[in-house]
Amino acid sequence: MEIVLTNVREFEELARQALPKMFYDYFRGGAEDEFTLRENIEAFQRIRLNPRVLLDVSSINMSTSLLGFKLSSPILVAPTGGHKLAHPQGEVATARAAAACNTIMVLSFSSNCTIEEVASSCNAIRFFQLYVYKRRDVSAKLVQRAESCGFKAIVVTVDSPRIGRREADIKNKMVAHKISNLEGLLSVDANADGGSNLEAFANETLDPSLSWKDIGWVKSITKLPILIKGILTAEDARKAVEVGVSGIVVSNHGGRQLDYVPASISVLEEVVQAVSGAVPVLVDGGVRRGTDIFKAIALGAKAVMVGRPIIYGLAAKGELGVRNVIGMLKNELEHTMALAGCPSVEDITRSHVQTPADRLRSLI
Ligand SMILES: Cc1cc2nc3c(=O)[nH]c(=O)nc-3n(C[C@H](O)[C@H](O)[C@H](O)COP(=O)(O)O)c2cc1C
Ligand SMILES: CCCCCCC(=O)C(=O)O
Repeated sequence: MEIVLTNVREFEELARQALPKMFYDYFRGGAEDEFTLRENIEAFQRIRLNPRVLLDVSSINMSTSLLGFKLSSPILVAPTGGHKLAHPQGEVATARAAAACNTIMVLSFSSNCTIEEVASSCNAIRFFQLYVYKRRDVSAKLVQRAESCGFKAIVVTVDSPRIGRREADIKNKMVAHKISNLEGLLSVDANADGGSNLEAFANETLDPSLSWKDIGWVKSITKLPILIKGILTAEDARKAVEVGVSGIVVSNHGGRQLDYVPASISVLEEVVQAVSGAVPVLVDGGVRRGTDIFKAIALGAKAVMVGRPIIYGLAAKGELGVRNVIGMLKNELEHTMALAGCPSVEDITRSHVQTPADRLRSLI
């Protein structure tokens, strides 16, 4: 009997069944106690909605724009490495699905398909995620390749001076999967002594000396706009604006880096207030429902990015699975907007949500 899937969470079990344990654990896992991994989901669940009624919702428009690019909905594909561990077509299948859904895909620096393969696979707006390596020439080369392949922005990930301690990967001795973009540029022999080879590889290559002045270096190697991914405080958000980024992604890397940091959705509003509209603010971490997207927009996000559900869709059904995941989230958002009385994304306001802090204030 065919299983009827009704929400994106259900793809996780299909992915678990389809994948070797080592790879499923890598995709699912978070750092150490996985507090932040759980908190990303639970913090969304603590936010309530305040619907408004009698506001003609016969037509719902989810479209929005980011850095001047038009999107069919405020949903982007987050950068996640290693898509060939999920499906033989890897990032090419994900990119085709994102293109079919008129969604921007942020291609991970750690992809298994090359920048060129992804660029030639379909016609879509794409951003490129950058890790700054100790070998700056290698990072610069990848940015130049992305720029010449028509990628539209660079997303610099700044929460990873070293990789988080993912204990499942340590137990499984996670392999250092092939990062195709590095072929001919870098070969690293990073065999962990009994632990995660991916962690050993990352710690060998990532530049832990990266600092604010280096955003200037990234700007100097490209004409593309720069977004900074991995901001969790108002202080850092202000600094990001000062150094001239074009956008901020509030993110804790899906709970995979420093454990016990707050859920991204819990700090979104303070970041939005700190930048006072100077640049668009995106958020990721724990987005699993259309209502989550609605909540993020109400708290000031321009758009959300989605990580694991995309990989689970890919593992379960390839390109079709990714289309299904994005499609389900879009349908749920459309439905939420109708029931909340918001015919367009611009109609979603702060007054449509009630956070735990709001409830506390109303008691005082
Ligand atoms: C398997 C996996 C690989 C990831 N790889 C990257 C990466 O290469 N670069 C990056 O900036 N973030 C990476 N991330 C973090 C995501 O971009 C995103 O911040 C996170 O997945 C959002 O949380 P969610 O999975 O709950 O949606 C990865 C996340 C996962 C789950
Ligand atoms: C530099 C290689 C590290 C790949 C790690 C990918 C990633 O960010 C993850 O969360 O996993």
